[in-house]
Amino acid sequence: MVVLANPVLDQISLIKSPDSGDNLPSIPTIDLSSPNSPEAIVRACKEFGFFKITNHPVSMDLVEKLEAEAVKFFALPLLDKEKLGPSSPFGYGSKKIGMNGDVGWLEYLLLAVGSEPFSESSLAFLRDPSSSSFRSALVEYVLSMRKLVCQVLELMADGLQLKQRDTISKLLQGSECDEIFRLNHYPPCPLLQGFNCGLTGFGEHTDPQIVSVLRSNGTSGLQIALKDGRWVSVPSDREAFFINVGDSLQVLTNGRFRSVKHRVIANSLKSRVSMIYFGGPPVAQRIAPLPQLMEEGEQSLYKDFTWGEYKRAAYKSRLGDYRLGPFEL
Ligand SMILES: C=C1C[C@]23C[C@@]1(O)CC[C@H]2[C@@]12CC[C@H](O)[C@@](C)(C(=O)O1)[C@H]2[C@@H]3C(=O)O
Ligand SMILES: O=C(O)CCC(=O)C(=O)O
Ligand SMILES: [Fe+2]
Repeated sequence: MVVLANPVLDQISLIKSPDSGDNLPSIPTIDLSSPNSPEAIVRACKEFGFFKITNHPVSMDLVEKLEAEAVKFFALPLLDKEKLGPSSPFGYGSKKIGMNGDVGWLEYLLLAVGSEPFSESSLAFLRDPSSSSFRSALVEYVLSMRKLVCQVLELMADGLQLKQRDTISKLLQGSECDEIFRLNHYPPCPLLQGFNCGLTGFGEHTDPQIVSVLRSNGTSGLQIALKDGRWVSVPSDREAFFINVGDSLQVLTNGRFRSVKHRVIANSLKSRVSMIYFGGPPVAQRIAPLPQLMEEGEQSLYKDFTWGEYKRAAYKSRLGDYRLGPFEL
């Protein structure tokens, strides 16, 4: 990793372009309407911790409506966006990620969802009548993410041969769930043209929650790490959703599924806009291997903890830290 001697790019690090795609596996794609999807989901979660879903029921009009609102929001003058206050962690943020010194080439809006999505938002602008179309798109989108996650987690339970289809999905239902929604905007960085490297948009990390559902515009940049440490670029697909296995799902499956390390490299010419729904359980929920999955004599790989305890520890960590480490036995 190198740092460009340019004040605009301050401390954001550069990442050497990964080797060519030869011999790299392609991203698993799950057709939600296929009868084989349960087994395919389980295979993808074990091998990659990541998969793309197609043939989903989410309306593309809704997705595009929210994308247009996000683009409109990010096009506001910086001073107007900064008036929303520093993200701590919720609100508008630029370059700073989290509260422990991480930086990236992006700006974002990070929102706590709440049981009536965004109704108790601490962000005054979302309650303002002038934001009503943005807010209604956000509400509708999050409701459709809840349904999609439920469908995917039920198929996952089928694939794991769990008797009750809602064993995992029920952890993300109910008013106490800890859902987060994030809009990220990675502006183009023309200074990088001609270099054989990319600027870190969002540094490598795993998501702490159970699952995250990501959708982006047509600009690529997302990469995932394979088990052997090689990085693979994820081709963008405006019509698809991408599911990340989070740390909590790794624990629920006693390490059968892996939480996927991922990062975003900023593009030199095109801006990337992504929207991500993070599904976390209620703070009091115990995160421990599902007894139905454990084989005879199998021991938990992890200490006992609640989502609230894990989240508190996660938010004290740096982005790239191995957050599950202190919770392993
Ligand atoms: C550096 C950090 C940003 C983050 C909180 C943390 O301390 C470590 C986890 C980060 C992460 C990654 C996934 C999501 O984008 C996020 C909202 C989350 O729940 O954990 C971010 C946090 C953030 O941006 O505040
Ligand atoms: O913006 C993206 O495409 C991914 C961002 C991400 O991984 C995150 O916000 O946790
Ligand atoms: Fe992430």
